[in-house]
Amino acid sequence: MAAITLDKVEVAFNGKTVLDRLTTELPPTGVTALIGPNGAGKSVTLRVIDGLVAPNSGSVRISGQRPPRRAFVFQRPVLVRASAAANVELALTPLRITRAERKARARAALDRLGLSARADHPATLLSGGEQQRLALARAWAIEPDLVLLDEPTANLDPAATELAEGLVDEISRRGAKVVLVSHNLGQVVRLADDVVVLSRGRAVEHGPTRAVLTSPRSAEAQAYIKGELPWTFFAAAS
Ligand SMILES: Nc1ncnc2c1ncn2[C@@H]1O[C@H](COP(=O)(O)OP(=O)(O)OP(=O)(O)O)[C@@H](O)[C@H]1O
Repeated sequence: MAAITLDKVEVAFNGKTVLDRLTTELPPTGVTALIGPNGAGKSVTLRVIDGLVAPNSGSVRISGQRPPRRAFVFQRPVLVRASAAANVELALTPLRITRAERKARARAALDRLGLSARADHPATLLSGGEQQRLALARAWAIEPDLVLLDEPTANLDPAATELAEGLVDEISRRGAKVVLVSHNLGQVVRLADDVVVLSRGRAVEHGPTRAVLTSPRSAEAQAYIKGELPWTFFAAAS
């Protein structure tokens, strides 16, 4: 649980404005999807929320009962040169649990993502899809309050995508706030409660998923969504 408020957030790289007084308020629970064209600033927004990028101006506020335990699943997962199991166990070290509990929880997480057979395999030698699944397993294992997902299923086959979406749904149901960047609008329909549309570093629209995707008000959202979303997605999701 973590409400996120971005107020007039400006980020510029080498003099080029990437986030342009971005202002939006994300509800404390549920899944919020950030969508928009390539280069709109979605990944940078996740990095700003996580504190990896400091805004040039404006503010980011994350409220909750305690400082949120965060998990960030990047497009290209960051893994240490150790076994898959060790990568999950390492993420669990800040938690006050015993070594045996860490091991058990790591095994359960790998099992949840269908990676049991790869537990002792060097993480950096796993396939792209397996690495993404490992990053998701790690996020699930730490029982986070806030999860930032950047195209979390980009490398996954359909079966693994279904597994991953089930996991995101579970994380959200456990009470964590999830912010999801995805170009897969079917996935956005399946997972997201609300959608923020970014265009050129600004939030041009924010509302319930169905409303934003079926009747976008802004020209930018209309242009992005146009033709991408067959009605069958909603039929399948309902
Ligand atoms: N570290 C950086 N240094 C310089 N420019 C950057 C950096 N990170 C991002 N940018 C620029 O910021 C802009 C927004 O990038 P961002 O990755 O947030 O886009 P995005 O909406 O996630 O796009 P995509 O859908 O292609 O992933 C791009 O023009 C990108 O080149």
